[in-house]
Amino acid sequence: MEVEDSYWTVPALEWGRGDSRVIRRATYLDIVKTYIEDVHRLRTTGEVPSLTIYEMLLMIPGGGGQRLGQRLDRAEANGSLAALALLPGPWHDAKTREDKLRLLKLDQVAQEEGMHTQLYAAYQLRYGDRGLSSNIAVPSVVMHSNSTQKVRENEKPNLFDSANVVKVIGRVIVADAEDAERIARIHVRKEPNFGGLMDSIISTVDNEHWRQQRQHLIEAFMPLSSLAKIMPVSLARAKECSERLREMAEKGPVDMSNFLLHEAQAQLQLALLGVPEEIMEETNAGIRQTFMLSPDAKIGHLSEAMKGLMKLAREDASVALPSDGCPVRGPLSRALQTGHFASSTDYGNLLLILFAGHDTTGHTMTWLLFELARHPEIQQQVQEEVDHFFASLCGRDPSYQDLSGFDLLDRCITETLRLWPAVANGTFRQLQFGEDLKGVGGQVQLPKGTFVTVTNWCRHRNPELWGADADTFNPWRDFSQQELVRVGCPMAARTPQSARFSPFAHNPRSCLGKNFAQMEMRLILSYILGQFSFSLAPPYDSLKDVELKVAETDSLKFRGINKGGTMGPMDLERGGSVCSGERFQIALKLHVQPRRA
Ligand code: HEM
Repeated sequence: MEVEDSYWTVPALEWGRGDSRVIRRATYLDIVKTYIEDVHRLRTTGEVPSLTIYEMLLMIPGGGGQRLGQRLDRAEANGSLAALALLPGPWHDAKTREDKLRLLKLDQVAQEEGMHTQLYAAYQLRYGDRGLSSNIAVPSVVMHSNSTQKVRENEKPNLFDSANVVKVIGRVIVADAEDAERIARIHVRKEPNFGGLMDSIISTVDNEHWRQQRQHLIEAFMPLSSLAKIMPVSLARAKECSERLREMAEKGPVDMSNFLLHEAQAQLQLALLGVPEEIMEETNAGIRQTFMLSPDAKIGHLSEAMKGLMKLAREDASVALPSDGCPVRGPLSRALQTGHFASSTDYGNLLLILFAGHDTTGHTMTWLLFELARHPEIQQQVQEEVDHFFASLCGRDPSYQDLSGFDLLDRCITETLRLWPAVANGTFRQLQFGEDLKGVGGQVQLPKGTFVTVTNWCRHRNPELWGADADTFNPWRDFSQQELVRVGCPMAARTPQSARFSPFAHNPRSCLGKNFAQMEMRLILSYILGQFSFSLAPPYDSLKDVELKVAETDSLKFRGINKGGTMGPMDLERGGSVCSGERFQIALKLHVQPRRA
């Protein structure tokens, strides 16, 4: 039954708002079949798939709408909803089966729209007894996959392990700061919901397999031995990008989201992967559009890029890690060459890096410019700091260690990571053993196997943890030394984290790429803020003085759109209709004015 079910992860065709993407069931089955067979071939022969999960989602948006009733019945029968009874949440108001189905559909639409993080904050305020500190439970429609299991040597993977199976679960949103930190640190096992990334470092549900990958890949991200060595490539690109921006600004307002996502993808490919510039330029936009599920995306762009980049990573003899004893070049490609992991692991890691390595950083820089455009007085102070930074170099290029010379820029980046956490979801875990956490009127015990989400959104904007101005951009707030994000100085490479703050998730399963992100953000931002001033262009100027609140669920009032795992600014000009909700686009148009001749 489970196997047959995997073929029927049918999108929500019958009750959706739009019908432009309705596809025939037979076509749908063909697409899913191709994907499953491709992944199976990757796992057994190493052949790179002709279709990525993102392209599959472009063709068959939505998921799980049909047979939702059966899925609900099955979940109720097998105990997957147990957590919903233990903690406050909307389930307690659902008296009838219809009420329950309505809640599940609401969750699906919110996920499609990228509005679920705000919905959960609204649930906390409505049902919890401790505001945004309340741990709650929500019913959720998820896609789980066995492809997140490690492929073991001499084991023949099952064809259907590659399928994404739609399920209904009770999900616990862990928002109490102490509970969040403890659970993220101890329960390292992931929820199997990143099936498209196979058994990569971020998605594997096998803790030992995760540890081995982490131990191997980390060399590419070592601050002094690797990142400082590839910084000249990053620096050259940061200089080039400010010239590119100058040309674009001459033609009118610039979509800085698109610009910065492009630059983050460029940094990643050129510096970390050692990809030649012409290949980077050729693949950059197509890769990003597909990840964004943009209407401009073309089927084949991402999968073709993956084929080319996998080949480069496997065969390029010029890439090197610090331990090779020669000049470091494209260290992450070299790490993929030398890991001797299964093909699905390498493929998953490359796909993950192309995604997580650019849009997190691109969105963070975009949100920072958005806030600086809303606060011109802070922008001017950052620019003065940048001017001082370059003046102190007396004409030479900055070194990695020089990047420790910022203070306000560090604070602005930290505050942006708090207010607009690119990974607003935080981290998805599955409890490895029974765990006590705060419920209404005392502790409750969650059983082993419960799916928990340690979200960043509600903790980062909780007034109990940050004060009454939690929804406001204030780079001078009282960050602790453990929270402030720095680069290039002793201790800077540690993960910025506390019980209330975890933009890169908590150790030990925290972001692997944080130090690269810190370096590239300082380079790009210092060059562009040194040369240009930014202000909101229409229609974004309507947001100048608007208070953007944590639990605003009206998508027509501008919010961050949390699509595909990361949160960017909603495109106010383009929408997009999908079967089970609006698939919003991401954009931010700013006026870009040169500061100096
Ligand atoms: C501002 C930028 C970034 C932010 C806010 C960020 C945030 C995060 C977060 C919250 C996680 C945990 C996700 C989860 O548990 O599901 C994570 C994991 C990860 N990130 Fe980042 N990230 C950023 C940049 C990068 C970059 C530039 C790279 C690579 C070039 C990268 C590579 C990774 C990897 C490989 C993991 C998985 C680590 C593991 O499971 O051990 N990230 N990141």
